[in-house]
Amino acid sequence: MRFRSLVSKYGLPLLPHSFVFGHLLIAAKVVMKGPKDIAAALVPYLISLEHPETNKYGYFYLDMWPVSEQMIVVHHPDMMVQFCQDTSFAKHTQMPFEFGPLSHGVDLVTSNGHHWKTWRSIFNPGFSSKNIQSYVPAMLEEYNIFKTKLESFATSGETVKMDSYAMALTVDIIGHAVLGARLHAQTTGCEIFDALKRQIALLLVDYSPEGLAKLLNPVRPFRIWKNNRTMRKGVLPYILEGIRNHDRKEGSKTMHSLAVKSYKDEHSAAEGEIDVRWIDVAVDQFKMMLFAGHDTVSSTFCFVTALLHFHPGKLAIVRAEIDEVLGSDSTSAQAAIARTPELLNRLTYLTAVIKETLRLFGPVSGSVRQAAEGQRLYHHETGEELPLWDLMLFSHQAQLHRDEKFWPQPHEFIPERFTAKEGDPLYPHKNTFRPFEMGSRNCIGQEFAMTELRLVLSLALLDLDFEPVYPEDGPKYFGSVLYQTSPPEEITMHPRDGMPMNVSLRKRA
Ligand code: HEM
Repeated sequence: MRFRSLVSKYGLPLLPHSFVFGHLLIAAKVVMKGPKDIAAALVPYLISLEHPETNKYGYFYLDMWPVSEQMIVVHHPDMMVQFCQDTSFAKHTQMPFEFGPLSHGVDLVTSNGHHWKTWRSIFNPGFSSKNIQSYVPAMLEEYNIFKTKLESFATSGETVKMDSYAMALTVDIIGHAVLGARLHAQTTGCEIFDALKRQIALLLVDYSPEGLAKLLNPVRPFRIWKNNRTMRKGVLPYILEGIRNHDRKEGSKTMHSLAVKSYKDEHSAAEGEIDVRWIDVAVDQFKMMLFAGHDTVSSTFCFVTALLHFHPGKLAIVRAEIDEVLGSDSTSAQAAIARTPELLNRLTYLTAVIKETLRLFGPVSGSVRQAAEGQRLYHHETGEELPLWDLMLFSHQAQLHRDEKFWPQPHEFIPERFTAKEGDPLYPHKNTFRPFEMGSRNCIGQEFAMTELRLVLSLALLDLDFEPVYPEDGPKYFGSVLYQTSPPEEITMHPRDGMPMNVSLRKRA
C-alpha cells in the first residue's frame, strides 16, 4: 500500500502491481513458465524479461512483500557504480538478519562501518598474491585426495553429485587459509563443517513457505545454539594455539594468525586473560570465511567442467594450454605448480573459461544495500534522482551478466570475451563483469578463489573427463540443461540437483 502510493506519487515506472499481492503474482507466473526449481535470486531477472520496459530504465521497483523485502532492482552498471563504487552504501539490514544465527552480524560479509573496516584491514594481508601462493602446497595436498576420489568414481562408473564432493574439497582448502589446519572434510569428516552446513540449513532467507516452516520450527533456536557451540568448540583450540605461538614468523598468514596478531598488538594482557568477547567475534569471522570460501568455489568448479563437456572445442583449447604451460603429465604438472605457483597465471584461456562461467552461473546473484539519510541514486541517462526511501537496493549482477546490451549472444558460452582486445565487439564493457562485486565491499577472497580454481581445474582436466547427467527432455534455462537452484539447505545458488556427473579417465588421442 505504502509502496504503491509512494511509487505513484513520484510517477515512477511500476510493473503490473496487485493491490493485495504486490508483484508476487507476476513472480509466480514466471516461475510457472519454468524451470520451476530455478533459484529464487534469479526471479527478478525473469520478471524483467517478461517486462522488457525495465531494460529502458536500468532498474525497477519490486514488491515481493511479505516473502521478501520491497526493493529496487538495479541492473545498469552506471547505476550500480553509484552505490557500490563511487560511494559504498551499507549492507542492507536483511544481511545481518539472515546470517545472524550463524555469525551475529559481526562478520566481514554483513557488518558495516568501523567494525567492518577494522576487520577488513586485519584480513587483507592474508589475501595478498604472495600469501595466496604460500597455500599452493596445501591446495595440492587436498586436491590429491579429491583426485583419488574422482578416480574411484571413474573405476566404479557410478553417477555422483559433484557439488557435494567439490564442497568437501573447497572446505578443506579454505580451512588451511582460515585456521591453518587440515579439516579432513573429504576423509574422516569434520565436525566444524558439518555443524556449519546444519546451521546454513537453518538460516532464513525469506518468508516463503519453506522459510516460514523453518521459523515456526520450535526446536530451531535450540539447534542454532547447539551448532554454534559445536563450531566454537572446534575453532577455539586453533585460536588458543595461535595465541601461544603468535610470535612465530614463518609460514602463511592465516586468518586466525592475523586476527590473533591484531589482538596481541592491541592488548598487553597476559595469556589466559584474553577477552571472551573478542574470541566470540573472531569465531564468527572464521565461520563466515569458511562459509564464503567453500560453496562459491565448488559450484564454479561444477559449472566449468559441465560447460566444457558441452563445448568440446573449448575443452581442447584449455587442454592444449595446460599441456603447454604445465606439461601433459599430471605428476610433473603438480611439481611445476609447487615449484612455480605463478605458472597458474599463465593459464589465460582457462582463466577466461572460469570468468565466462562466473558470468553465466555466478554463485552470488548480487549485493543488497541500504541508503542512509541523504544518500541518492541518479538515473544513468536522465540524471533524475530516484526516491530510495528505506527500500533494499539490489545490485543484480546475474541480470547484468546476461544483458544483450552489454554482452553479445548473452546466453552463449564464449570465453573469448575475456581474451578479446579493446575494440573487439566481444570486449567486456566497463563495470559489467562483477561476479565478485566491485568497490570497497568486493570479495576479499577473489584472488584466492581464482588461484584455487586454476589449480584444481587444470589438474583435473589433465586426467579426467566430466559428463553432467541431466535428462535431455527435462527443464531447460535458455536452451540449456544447466541452471542454478536454491536448495532449501543452502543459501547461495547451487547447480541443479547437485550436478549429477559421470567421471571417466581421459582418453588421449
Ligand atoms: C568463485 C568464488 C567466489 C565468488 C563468486 C564470490 C563472490 C562474492 C561476492 C559477490 C561478494 C559480495 C557480497 C555482498 O555484497 O553481499 C563477496 C564477498 C566476500 N567474499 Fe567472496 N566469493 C567467492 C569466493 C570467496 C572466497 C574463496 C572467500 C574466502 C575467504 C570469500 C570471502 C568473502 C568475504 C569475506 C566477503 C565479504 C567482503 C567484505 O565485505 O569486505 N569469497 N564474495
